[in-house]
Amino acid sequence: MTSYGFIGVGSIAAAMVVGLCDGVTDAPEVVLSPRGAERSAELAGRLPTVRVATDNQGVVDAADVVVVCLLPGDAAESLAGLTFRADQSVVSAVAGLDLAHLSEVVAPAREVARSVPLPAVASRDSVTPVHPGGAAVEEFFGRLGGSLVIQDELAYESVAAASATVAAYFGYLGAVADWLSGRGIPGPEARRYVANTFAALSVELGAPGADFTALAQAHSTPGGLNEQFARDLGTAGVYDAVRDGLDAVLARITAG
Ligand SMILES: NC(=O)C1=CN([C@@H]2O[C@H](COP(=O)(O)OP(=O)(O)OC[C@H]3O[C@@H](n4cnc5c(N)ncnc54)[C@H](OP(=O)(O)O)[C@@H]3O)[C@@H](O)[C@H]2O)C=CC1
Repeated sequence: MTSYGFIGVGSIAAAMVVGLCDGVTDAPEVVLSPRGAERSAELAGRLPTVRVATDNQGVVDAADVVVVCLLPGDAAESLAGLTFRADQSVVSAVAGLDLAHLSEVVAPAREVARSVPLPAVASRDSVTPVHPGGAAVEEFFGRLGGSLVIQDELAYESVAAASATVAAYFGYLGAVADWLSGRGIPGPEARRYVANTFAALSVELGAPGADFTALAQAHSTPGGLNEQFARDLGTAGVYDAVRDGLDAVLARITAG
């Protein structure tokens, strides 16, 4: 069975390791880099097929597929100091490290791919965008809920930009809850009400072929309050700001 080595064991690597191994009968062998010592030790302590290497080169030496979860600032430099083999593959989660540069620093690794994993990989419940695809990366994310192969690098970067909208989504919910608590609903109750409302609605997103226009229409009676609020946000330029913000994130990603 394919063995996996993780370099950089932070929050996203931990989610992937849990998805690969926790409660899985045919869990693969997993080797972790030692930095982020507490998290690596915790994972190795409770998952029988997971162990911690003595250094990053030990991870590369032990793995068929090396999964890179380093921070963007020094990922390329850290990888360039390691020796890869031609018979291994590399999957990177590092934002902004483009395929050409990544391939250069992990040469002669034969299959190299980028990915945008999200925390839901921990429950094998997330389809992960990958570029440009390949047997190793698709087998890896197949264990974590599946992959969405994107051949064009700018299209892939655009998906990465779209994944930067999560904090703003929670900010929006927070604004609604804060408005409620400013009108006399105690904060915890206001937040619980908003959380319950949107948790229940999220089920509708699980249906195949989610159509956001149709969902918006289904939740707005003509002449009603939902229709008014959505129109007011549009008039205030909120949706234009979403598009402009995404353009700015994409520009930052592609600037490297
Ligand atoms: N979090 C997410 O949801 C997502 C993250 N990503 C990408 O994944 C990467 C990691 O993100 P995230 O997990 O959030 O980051 P974290 O800050 O949680 O973890 C980074 C880890 O890398 C370790 N590290 C730093 N330098 C080295 C090194 N030279 N060798 C080995 N380990 C090292 C750190 O160890 P120490 O603590 O000892 O410094 C830390 O444990 C980023 O590039 C990010 O863009 C992509 C998609 C989603």
